[in-house]
Amino acid sequence: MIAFGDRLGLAFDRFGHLCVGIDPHSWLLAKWGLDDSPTGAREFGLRVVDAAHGLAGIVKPQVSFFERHGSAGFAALERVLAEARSAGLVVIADAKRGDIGSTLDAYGEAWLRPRSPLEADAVTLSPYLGVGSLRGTLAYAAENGKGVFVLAATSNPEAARVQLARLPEADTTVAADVIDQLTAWNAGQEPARFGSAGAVIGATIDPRTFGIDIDADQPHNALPVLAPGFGHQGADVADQRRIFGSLSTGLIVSESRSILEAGPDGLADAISRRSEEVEKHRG
Ligand SMILES: O=C(O)c1cc(=O)[nH]c(=O)n1[C@@H]1O[C@H](COP(=O)(O)O)[C@@H](O)[C@H]1O
Repeated sequence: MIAFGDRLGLAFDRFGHLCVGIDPHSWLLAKWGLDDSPTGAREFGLRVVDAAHGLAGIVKPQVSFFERHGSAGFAALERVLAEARSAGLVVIADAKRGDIGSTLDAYGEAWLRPRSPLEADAVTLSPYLGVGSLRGTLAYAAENGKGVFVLAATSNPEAARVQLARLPEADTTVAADVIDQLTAWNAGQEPARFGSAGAVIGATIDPRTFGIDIDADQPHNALPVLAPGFGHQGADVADQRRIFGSLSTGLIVSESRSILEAGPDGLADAISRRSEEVEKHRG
């Protein structure tokens, strides 16, 4: 079994650091000439997978846009996940799950169990019931060659109030503490190019303001960083090094609307141009 962090590294080597979001907003479905229905969401997802295949290494379906259609939406998502995985893409299910440990474990199985109907390569998790509540799922992911991305400093401005809060017992913020705990967890695992536990850090924020160390060396089991906020939310890929410093090593540059609004006919071109631009600014 190949470790998630090694698989991610291969995707970076072959296709670069761009991740194409699969976010079938209703206005995008209309723009693409698709119905706002489970079938529309499925067609949208499959077309993105088709366009990304061979041009990008990573896709991130946003679960909410499928979940809003109920069971038929989940059936559509199952198909998109399966096609993306069989196209060899690294698939991050953006489900942002968080719960007490015993029930979070079941979410872990839903998204990460081999041959589960919703099997992805990684899932996004929320740590606000305590990073400790994620430990069972972190271990489960690593055992199965899967990854997780834990929200640390998110791209939305209203998150700062909680994520910038300082811990009473240590001179650090909630966001930096999440990252420290993930880094420590990765360090205790079998060596791989990247750890299986990654962090979500929005490109719209300055990690230094959150006390996040962007100068530390990233030897092995480096921290993978899922970075949304580029494109539509305003961050510029030309600034990726300045924003993320040494964390750029494992940076996943995630964009959804800025690519998807190219429409089905312009999609492959948009992915290809965006990917070139991301690589040009990696330095
Ligand atoms: O976990 C995420 O992917 C995520 C975290 C975050 O801090 N901010 C954020 O925008 N996202 C997701 O990333 C995508 C951003 O979409 P665009 O703004 O259209 O590129 C959406 O699916 C968001 O749910």
